[in-house]
Amino acid sequence: MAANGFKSPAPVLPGLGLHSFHNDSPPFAGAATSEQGEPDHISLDPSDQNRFASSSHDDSHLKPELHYQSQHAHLIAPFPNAPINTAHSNQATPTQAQSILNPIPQRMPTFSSDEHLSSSRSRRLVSGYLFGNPPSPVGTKDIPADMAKAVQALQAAKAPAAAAGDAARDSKTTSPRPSPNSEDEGRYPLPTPPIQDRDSPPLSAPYKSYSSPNPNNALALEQSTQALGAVSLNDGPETGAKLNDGGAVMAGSARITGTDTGYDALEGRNDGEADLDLSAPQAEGGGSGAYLRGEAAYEFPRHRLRKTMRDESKIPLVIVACGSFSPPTYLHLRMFEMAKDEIVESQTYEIMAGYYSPVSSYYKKAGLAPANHRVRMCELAVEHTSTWLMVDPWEAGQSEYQRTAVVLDHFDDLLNGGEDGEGGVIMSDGKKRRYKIMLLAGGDLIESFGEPGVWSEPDLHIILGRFGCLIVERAGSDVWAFLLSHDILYHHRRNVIVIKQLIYNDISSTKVRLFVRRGMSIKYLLPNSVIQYIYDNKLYRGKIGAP
Ligand SMILES: Nc1ncnc2c1ncn2[C@@H]1O[C@H](COP(=O)(O)OP(=O)(O)OP(=O)(O)O)[C@@H](O)[C@H]1O
Ligand SMILES: NC(=O)c1ccc[n+]([C@@H]2O[C@H](COP(=O)(O)O)[C@@H](O)[C@H]2O)c1
Repeated sequence: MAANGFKSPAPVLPGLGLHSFHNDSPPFAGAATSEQGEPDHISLDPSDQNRFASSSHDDSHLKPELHYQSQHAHLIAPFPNAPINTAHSNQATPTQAQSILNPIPQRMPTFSSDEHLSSSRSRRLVSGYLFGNPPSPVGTKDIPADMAKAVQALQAAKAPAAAAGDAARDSKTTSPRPSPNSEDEGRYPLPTPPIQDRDSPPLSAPYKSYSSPNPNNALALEQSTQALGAVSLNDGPETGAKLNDGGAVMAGSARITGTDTGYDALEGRNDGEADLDLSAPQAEGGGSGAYLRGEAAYEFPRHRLRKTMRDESKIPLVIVACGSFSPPTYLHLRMFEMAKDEIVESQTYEIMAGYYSPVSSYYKKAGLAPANHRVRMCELAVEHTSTWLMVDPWEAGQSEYQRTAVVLDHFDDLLNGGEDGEGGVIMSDGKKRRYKIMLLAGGDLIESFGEPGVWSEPDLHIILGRFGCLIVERAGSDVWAFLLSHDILYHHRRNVIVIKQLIYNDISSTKVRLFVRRGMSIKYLLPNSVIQYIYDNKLYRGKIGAP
């Protein structure tokens, strides 16, 4: 079998030997192509894992562990109580197993190779970080006129008194943006309506309380917000109810309710997101709730997935974060943005989307709220604040725990598979190119790779070799030392990108849960929409460790 599961063995990149990293770079910076490939016979199928263990492949340094894994693969589970699903879920088993065992299954489209692209690109993925990166082009173009109008109406209603005084300043700060000529296009955002002056009240503050000289402003605001389905405005029960009607069209996303949920304006939980982004594309249909209740079929979220590339000389990349997200915090959101900066800087990949995949309730971890709540909280966290992040409820909705390798394989199927899948990215010449999928994880999660009985070695080869890892440094874990010491990580080091946290953020879900339990403020640690959801659903109030 080919080293990377689908393609021919990855070539050794010229100049990328063990000691050939850029002088400024720590080890392991590299394009996402493993120089050594993987051992043969890596598979998600347990019988194939056995074959892998007994294979004659000359990976003698790995063999003792592999032998151990072959005998104990069926026991490998992250926690003693977590049932391990040795193959796929009901829906996925036959096709996904096939996709691993057969390098190019019939239903898969053929793809042009990405390997050659890597060789011409900067490999300073880690320390080559330049301050002042141009912002990512994602989501900066084509703002519909009605949205632009809505934002302007919002502005007018929000700070009417300040409007005149601020006009001169606004025009100064917004006008000198570079014009979108061909060179700049995609590097700078096209002029967008100013969302909000930083000194203004929050977007969702009750607008009636700011004396608006023109009541039509407020009316226009409400109408346009309803048209957009935005739900961040709230003026107590009456307005909240109206706005929620609008929000309901978006993935069942109504998020703010009335006073019966303990809303207290002084506590400010209903404040809107400071970073509300009205241009964020929204999902249509019933959302994940119906699927998780077993009332609707699973649908892969695609509303923010880019299907074509801006720069076809790059490798199309989808980033997937697996985890508990109980609850999701600003750290979990920042992880993606940190990864984005690193990727933009590397110039090797083009980000096509980012996904959260909350683990199911079968993952026996203290403090894990039920899966439907965690999925919804993740959706709320990204719904109006991001233009490129989505939440995939598939893993959360499975009736058994799904290993991370299986989850990534699910993404591969949906993004690159030919039937229900996207079939890859459509290039301008009509050909398809595979989406590369990488796991985004914190340093602590990566260090758990070394804990006996938590990850199977074949799975690690799949995760690190066939996919790849973006590792966000975490305070308290020495990622570099671990990378050096871990055989499989080292083996696949060119498929691993370590992301330095330039502003350390160590917001912890565990502490957030404790704060809730102790009645302490969690504001500014996670999006207000998520805070509101936690209170509305009375999450994390039980004894420590309970949801
Ligand atoms: N402070 C942090 N720095 C870097 N990565 C982090 C940090 N906190 C969480 N992560 C990463 O976020 C992902 C999802 O985390 P997850 O919700 O499973 O755990 P957690 O945030 O540590 O929560 P808990 O406190 O409940 O254990 C994991 O990959 C984890 O490593
Ligand atoms: N064997 C495995 O696939 C394996 C082991 C441990 C954790 N995980 C995943 O890591 C993520 C985060 O786990 P923790 O919250 O325990 O750090 C979860 O999505 C979990 O499923 C996977």
